[in-house]
Amino acid sequence: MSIVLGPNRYGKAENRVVRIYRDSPRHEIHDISVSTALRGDFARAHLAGDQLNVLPTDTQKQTAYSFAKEKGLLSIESYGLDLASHFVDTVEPVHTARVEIEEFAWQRVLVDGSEHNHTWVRRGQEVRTAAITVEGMGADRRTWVIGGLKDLVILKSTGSEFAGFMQDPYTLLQPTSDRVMATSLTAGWRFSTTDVDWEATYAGIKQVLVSQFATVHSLALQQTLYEMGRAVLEAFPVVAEVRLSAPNKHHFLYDLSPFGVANNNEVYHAADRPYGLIQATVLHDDAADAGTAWDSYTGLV
Ligand SMILES: O=c1[nH]c(=O)c2[nH]c(=O)[nH]c2[nH]1
Repeated sequence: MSIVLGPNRYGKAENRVVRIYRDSPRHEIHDISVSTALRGDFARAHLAGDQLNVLPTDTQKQTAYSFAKEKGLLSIESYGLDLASHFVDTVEPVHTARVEIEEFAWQRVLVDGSEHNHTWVRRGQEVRTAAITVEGMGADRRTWVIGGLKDLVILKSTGSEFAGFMQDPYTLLQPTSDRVMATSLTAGWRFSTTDVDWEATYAGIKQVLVSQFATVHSLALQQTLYEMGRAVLEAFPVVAEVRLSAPNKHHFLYDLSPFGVANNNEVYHAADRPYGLIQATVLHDDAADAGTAWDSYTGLV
C-alpha cells in the first residue's frame, strides 16, 4: 500500500476588486469578489515543499487587480476569461485555471429626480456570478463559461399548490391548492460559446427566470424550476445547460382560531428552517460535455 497525492489546486479566494470608470463625469462602477485557482504540475510543492513551480497566491491577487485596469472590467465573464487564459498561457506549470466571480450591483441615487454621476446605493437584490474554466494549450484548449446569480429572493402569494403527493405512515402534510411560494434562487447557466453579449444576456435570462416564476401556475417547486430552465434554454440558444437550486422558503398559515378569527390565506409564519431544498439541471440532450465547468472552487456555483 502506498500513499499518493490526489487532485489539488490553489489560488487566492475572494479578492475584493472595485473598478471605477471615470473617463467622463458620469462614472461607472464594477464591484466584484474574484477567486482564482490553478491546477497543474504542483506535485513537488506538496511532496517536497519545493516552490519552483508555485506562482504565489499573492501574485494571482496582484494580477486580478492589475487586469481590472489592463484588460478592463466591463463584464465579469470577459474579465474572467482574460484572467483564466492569462494563467494558462503564461505560467508554464499551469494546466487549468478556474476563476469564480461575484458581482455586487450598485444603483445610482436620484438627486432632484436625476441620476447622480458618482453616487450609488448598494442594490440589495441578487448577486450576479460567473465561473470560468480554461484548460490546456493550442489544439487542446477547452474553455467553459458559466453565468449565474444567487440570493434572488422571490415570492408569489398565490398561483402555487402542492397536492397528490405520496403518503406513508409518517406523512402529516395536508394538500394545499393555494399557498405562498418563495425561494432564494441560485442559478447557473453554461454557455456553449464565448461569443456572447454578456450584459444583455444576463438581463434577459434573469427576466425569463422571474417571469416564469410569476406566470407558471405551480404544482410543485420542482415543476417551476424545470419550466424556468426550459424557458431559458428556449430563449437563449447560446446556453447549453441550466442548473437551479431553490430552498423552499415555507410560509405556514398562522392559526388564528384561538382568537376566533378566520385566516383566509392572509397571515403566515415565515419559517426559517428546516427548508425543502430543490435542485434541478435542465439541458439540451445534445449539449457538449461539461468537463470541469461545474467543479466549484469556493462553492459559488
Ligand atoms: O414544491 C414542493 N415540493 C416538494 O417536494 C415538497 N415537499 C413538501 O413537503 N412541500 C413541497 N413543496
